[in-house]
Amino acid sequence: MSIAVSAPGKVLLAGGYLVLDKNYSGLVFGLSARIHTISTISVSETGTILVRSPQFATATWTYTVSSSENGVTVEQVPDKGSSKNTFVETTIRYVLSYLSLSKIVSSEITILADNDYYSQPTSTTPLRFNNLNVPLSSAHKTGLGSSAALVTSLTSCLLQAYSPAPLQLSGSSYLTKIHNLSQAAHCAAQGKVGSGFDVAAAVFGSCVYRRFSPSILQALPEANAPGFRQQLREAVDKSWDMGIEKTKIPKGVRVIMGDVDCGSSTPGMVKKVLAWREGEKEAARKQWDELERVNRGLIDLLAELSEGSHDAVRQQILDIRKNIRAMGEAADVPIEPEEQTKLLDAVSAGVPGVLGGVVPGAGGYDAVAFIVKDNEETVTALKEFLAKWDDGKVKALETREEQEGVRMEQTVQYEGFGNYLKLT
Ligand SMILES: Nc1ncnc2c1ncn2[C@@H]1O[C@H](COP(=O)(O)OP(=O)(O)O)[C@@H](O)[C@H]1O
Ligand SMILES: C[C@@](O)(CCOP(=O)(O)OP(=O)(O)O)CC(=O)O
Repeated sequence: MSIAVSAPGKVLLAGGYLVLDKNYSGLVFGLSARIHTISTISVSETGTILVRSPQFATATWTYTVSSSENGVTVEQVPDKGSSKNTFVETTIRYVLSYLSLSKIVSSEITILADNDYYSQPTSTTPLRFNNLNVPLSSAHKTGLGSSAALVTSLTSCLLQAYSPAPLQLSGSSYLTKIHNLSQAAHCAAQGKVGSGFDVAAAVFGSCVYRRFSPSILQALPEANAPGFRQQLREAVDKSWDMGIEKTKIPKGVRVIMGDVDCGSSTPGMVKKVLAWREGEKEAARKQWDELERVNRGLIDLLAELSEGSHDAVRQQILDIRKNIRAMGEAADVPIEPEEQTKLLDAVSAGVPGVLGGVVPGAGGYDAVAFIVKDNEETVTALKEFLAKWDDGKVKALETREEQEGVRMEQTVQYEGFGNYLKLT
């Protein structure tokens, strides 16, 4: 039986940096751009998992999997052309180790990413899952959180396919399990414990997020080291100290993401902001508390949004931006760089129907996100404005915010995508 699951991308609209500390919150929207994984289990063979990402060149990874005392051993079969895919490999290792299976049947897994995750050539109208014909490492990412969506989607798909008993994806305790296991695999693959807001959005969809204590994952042994299987199971099955308040996307407005053809390094920026916070404790505390206050103000305004409160939202976004710039100046990090300030101001003043815009997540030169009235004229006007700005360096993406997190999908919709996809 083929099983398909999808998980959404993210945008951290408010709470960048603050969300790294569990005393502060992040407003994260799940996006309609999803990463889909489709698995087909073999009826007779054991020990091999073949993963393909057919939108990319040489994106095939074959793994030999076998059960061992401390967890499931996953080894990539060398194949000319294919590089490593740490996120895929780690997820397989974590999920199968968690399940503690003695016999592991073979399976084939296909990954399909919605087009908004990567810059698309403008010359042709893309297919639903466009083929980019370049290796994954050369594709230009738009910053929607591909690894978190992929790990969450693949974790759920493997759990569904390999669990001895049928599972209810919609049940809250099962979602929590998917969350904990996806966070564990994602943190291991990226080699650090971040705030995890991206995985939380991929699992639960749009929410106000408060992080879990990093010690939950830092205490885990290395994969397949003594005690790994047992301690992974205990960590995933216990209750985590995180906070998820589901947010209702307000009627009448939507999010539009702008991909900026330029990049910033998130880890470098995080390091500098945290070093400033450590060095100037009192000033930083005041600044973070003020940012938290204005961020919570926006969360409350969006929760009760009506036509009459649009002006209040505009003002609140300006307050947030003012504080983000102050934090950037104090830490000497271009969180809202001057170029982005100009763009956000120009759009807010020049496109009717735009309530405001921010630099999402860690900020920098990567992306902008706008809150706009949800109508055709506004969207068209914004796209036209961006097309004329700075030689078209900023591209409006098609994706919008979406409430729902990880979900099961009907397999028929993928027929014809990925030459190899055999659905049963
Ligand atoms: N469509 C895909 N197919 C296969 N692997 C993917 C895909 N998208 C993302 N990944 C995995 O996620 C990694 C990218 O993660 P990362 O650099 O953290 O980017 P992001 O900020 O988008 O999460 C890739 O190297 C690969 O391991
Ligand atoms: C600084 C942060 O709080 C937010 C970063 O958000 P982004 O959305 O910018 O993340 P990347 O996709 O990894 O670049 C770090 C964190 O929360 O882990």
